[in-house]
Amino acid sequence: MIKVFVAGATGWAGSAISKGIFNHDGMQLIGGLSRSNKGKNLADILQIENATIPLFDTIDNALEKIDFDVLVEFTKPDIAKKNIITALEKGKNVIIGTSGLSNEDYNEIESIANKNNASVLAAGNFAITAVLLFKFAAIAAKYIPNYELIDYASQNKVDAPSGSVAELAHRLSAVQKSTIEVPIEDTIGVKETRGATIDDVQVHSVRLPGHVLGIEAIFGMQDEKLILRHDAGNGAEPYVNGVILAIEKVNSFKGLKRGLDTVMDL
Ligand SMILES: NC(=O)C1=CN([C@@H]2O[C@H](COP(=O)(O)OP(=O)(O)OC[C@H]3O[C@@H](n4cnc5c(N)ncnc54)[C@H](OP(=O)(O)O)[C@@H]3O)[C@@H](O)[C@H]2O)C=CC1
Ligand SMILES: O=C(O)C1=N[C@H](C(=O)O)C[C@H](O)C1
Repeated sequence: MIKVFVAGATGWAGSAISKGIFNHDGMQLIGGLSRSNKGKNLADILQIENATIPLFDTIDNALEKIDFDVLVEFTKPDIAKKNIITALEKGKNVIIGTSGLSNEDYNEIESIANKNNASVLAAGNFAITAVLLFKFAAIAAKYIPNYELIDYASQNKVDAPSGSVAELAHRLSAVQKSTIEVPIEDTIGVKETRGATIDDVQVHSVRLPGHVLGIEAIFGMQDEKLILRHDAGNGAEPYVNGVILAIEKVNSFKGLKRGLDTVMDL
């Protein structure tokens, strides 16, 4: 039985994921993190009958009272890194869904995981159609050197770029760096309209009502173009199966892996 603790268990994504874990054979939902619900029973909030799943306000308070094998992190970037490092230093494995962590953060997380003989599986997006977009885009980047990325999200999303697109930029530039014909600094007019350069890839973040989360990878060649697009709907269901797979696989390696496809047979 894998004992799982969910940071952000009452949130939009965390509540769907917590229910999925609770209902999954071979996993036990041990507890969760939510400042505003500390001391309450997560089972009551998720409308799960006949269960007691304690909620804590901080990871330190949780670790004083309960033990778990895997931390699933779906809070906010301001607290996520502390939760991850605290769990790793106790030898726990970690699944990271929270967006907003930088490559530098991941380097630090990787070295702490290695030091503690623990494992971290981070994915900017656990939805299968997004995972497939990552795979297809990596193939396209082998053959097409000119590409840019757009991330679409709701007006309330605090972090930009999305974790999905940050991870995609990182992955694609490792395949082949994107070529820019007119260097950004030579742009005549407003340079910012060319987007931000992340891992040598131009990234454009749109934040508007009516959007949940979309990813566009745009590839251009002479007289031809390829557009790969993922669009999430309103519910958090698409992330549940991906996170459950990640929990099952995280013990199969040591250190850090980024991207759910790294543990899938694609
Ligand atoms: N990788 C992926 O596939 C996906 C990633 N995400 C990412 O997951 C994260 C969460 O998104 P979403 O569910 O929409 O967010 P919500 O705002 O709906 O939920 C956030 C959760 O985290 C808790 N939380 C927030 N701050 C703290 C804190 N300082 N200490 C303890 N708990 C805290 C909240 O409870 P309280 O306020 O009571 O503390 C709540 O339970 C985001 O970074 C998002 O981008 C989302 C979906 C999929
Ligand atoms: O903030 C969100 O909601 C989401 N963020 C993730 C990201 O930043 O990539 C992905 C998820 O689809 C929803």
